[in-house]
Amino acid sequence: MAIEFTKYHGLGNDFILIDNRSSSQPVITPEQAVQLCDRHFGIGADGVIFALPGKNGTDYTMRIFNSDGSEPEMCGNGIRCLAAFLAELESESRQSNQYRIHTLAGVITPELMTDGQVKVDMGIPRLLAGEIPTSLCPADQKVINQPLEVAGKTWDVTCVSMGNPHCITFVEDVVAIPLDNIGSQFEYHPVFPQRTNTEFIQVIRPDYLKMRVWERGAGITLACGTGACASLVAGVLTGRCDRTATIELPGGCLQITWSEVDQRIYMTGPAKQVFQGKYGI
Ligand SMILES: N[C@@H](CCC[C@H](N)C(=O)O)C(=O)O
Repeated sequence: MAIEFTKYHGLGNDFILIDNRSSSQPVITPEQAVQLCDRHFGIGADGVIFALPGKNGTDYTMRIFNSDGSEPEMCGNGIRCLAAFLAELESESRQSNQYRIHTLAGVITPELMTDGQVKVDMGIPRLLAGEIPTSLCPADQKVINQPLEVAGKTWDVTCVSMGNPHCITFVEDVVAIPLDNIGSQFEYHPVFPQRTNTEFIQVIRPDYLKMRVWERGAGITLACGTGACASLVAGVLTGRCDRTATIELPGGCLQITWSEVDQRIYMTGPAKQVFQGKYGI
């Protein structure tokens, strides 16, 4: 069997996009997704994203497998890539610049802007320990500046769910963090029953943060959209940053706003097509 795919990236966070509009189940298994994501023996990507038919009145459904085959609830850079992919698939028949996408994190709305960027209504962040989930605090409490022992050190962490779990810690120098040694110790820490994504943030100015990320199910990536949103929320909750900020990641910058009006998060960034192909499974 040969799978047709299109490769996209959002700031170097790269994905294999599959047109799955004729079926409500992904056309490949999580094990096959691991094979496709392999950078030596496959196509190479941080994840595989499926464009499925919409549910409950939405235009489409997004499902995603991480490069380890696990299925996350949401992907910020991925949903911008999905919006660009859908626009390409629909081409002439496209009626709107906005899509309502059903995800495991709820309905998410990306909008294609005239300058080529994609702006996404990422919804309302969830802050209670039970929603992350984490056992760091009682289920009905927010997890703000809580001590967490990892790799022989105590880190002050703040946890935010953007549908998927994030553990954020603020550091003096983000470049000095030995991410490849400690990232997986955060991901698999017993206080996170569904594992976690982890963001290390250096505040350059209240409206400019520098971030490095270890992603659940993918390891070090060049960018993480949900992680950038969660980090801005953590910065606001801990009094470190403004409600609108640029987040600089190794792959480039995202603009994030946590609206005071509707409490929703808005993320703006690029989505670029790289190549198309067929992969024999
Ligand atoms: N890179 C993504 C997040 C993808 C999912 C994540 N690895 C998880 O398991 O939660 C983004 O841009 O948000």
